[in-house]
Amino acid sequence: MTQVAILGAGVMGETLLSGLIRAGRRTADLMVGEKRPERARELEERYGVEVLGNVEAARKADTLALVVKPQDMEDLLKEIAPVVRPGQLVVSLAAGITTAFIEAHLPEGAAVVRVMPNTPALVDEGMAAISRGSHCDEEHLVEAESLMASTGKVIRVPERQQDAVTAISGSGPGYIFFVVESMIEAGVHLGLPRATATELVVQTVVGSAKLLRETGEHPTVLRERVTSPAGTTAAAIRELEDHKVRAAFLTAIEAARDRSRALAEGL
Ligand SMILES: NC(=O)C1=CN([C@@H]2O[C@H](COP(=O)(O)OP(=O)(O)OC[C@H]3O[C@@H](n4cnc5c(N)ncnc54)[C@H](OP(=O)(O)O)[C@@H]3O)[C@@H](O)[C@H]2O)C=CC1
Ligand SMILES: O=C(O)[C@@H]1CCC=N1
Repeated sequence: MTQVAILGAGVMGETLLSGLIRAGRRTADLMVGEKRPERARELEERYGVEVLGNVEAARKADTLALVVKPQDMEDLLKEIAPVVRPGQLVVSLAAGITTAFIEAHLPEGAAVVRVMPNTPALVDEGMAAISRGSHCDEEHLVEAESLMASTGKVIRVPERQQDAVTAISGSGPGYIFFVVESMIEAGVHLGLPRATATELVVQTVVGSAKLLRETGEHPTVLRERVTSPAGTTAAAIRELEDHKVRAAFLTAIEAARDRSRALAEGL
């Protein structure tokens, strides 16, 4: 079985690690690169995986998953470059960082794949988009796909679309949670107990998501079905339009796309 090293085990690295274990990968085939001793102990105790230094992990593993912050990527690449082998699969989950940047810091021939995952991977409902670097063959892409498929859905996209993908599905859960928070607060404002408001909103979001996925209907059609003539939904949506919520989503998502591009410049 392929040996996978996860370098950078914060929120997303741990999400990937736990997903691979749930998907049946043996802990003997997984390792983590971590510099903080107390975090290393925590991961060893929680998952029973081997926690090593980055260089040792990169030397031992067949596949490397780079899950550090974009700002830490250059230092990590410089650290592992001496032991990375031509043909070794290097999968980066970092926002903004291009395959060209990674390739430029690693020995010629490293098979780099750029991935944009998201946090619902923690419950195996992740959405990941993958793009090939210049030394990747189909086998590398299939291996990267299988890595990410352990925590949800995977699609292939051209790398030029990755900043937009990051803005939509990478950051997307954050927007949904923001909407959920806002609806709960509104319920509390209307006099509902917080626990009741939370249960109503969470089930409404889960149910709406399931309706979207299972019917395959366009969201406009589903929204129209909720919107009775001269009814309550129409009154609320008029307010959302008056407050330019649709335009706000557009500019917010453009800002996320631009921030992803800026991360590539080291900003
Ligand atoms: N969170 C999310 O929803 C998503 C995140 N991503 C991407 O995943 C990456 C990680 O993000 P996230 O998990 O949120 O961030 P975190 O800060 O939670 O995790 C980054 C981890 O990397 C560790 N780290 C830093 N430098 C090194 C190094 N040289 N070697 C080993 N470990 C190191 C950090 O340790 P320490 O804290 O000790 O510095 C930390 O544990 C980012 O590039 C981000 O763009 C992509 C999609 C979604
Ligand atoms: O906010 C971020 O930069 C990371 C990338 C996508 C989601 N979280």
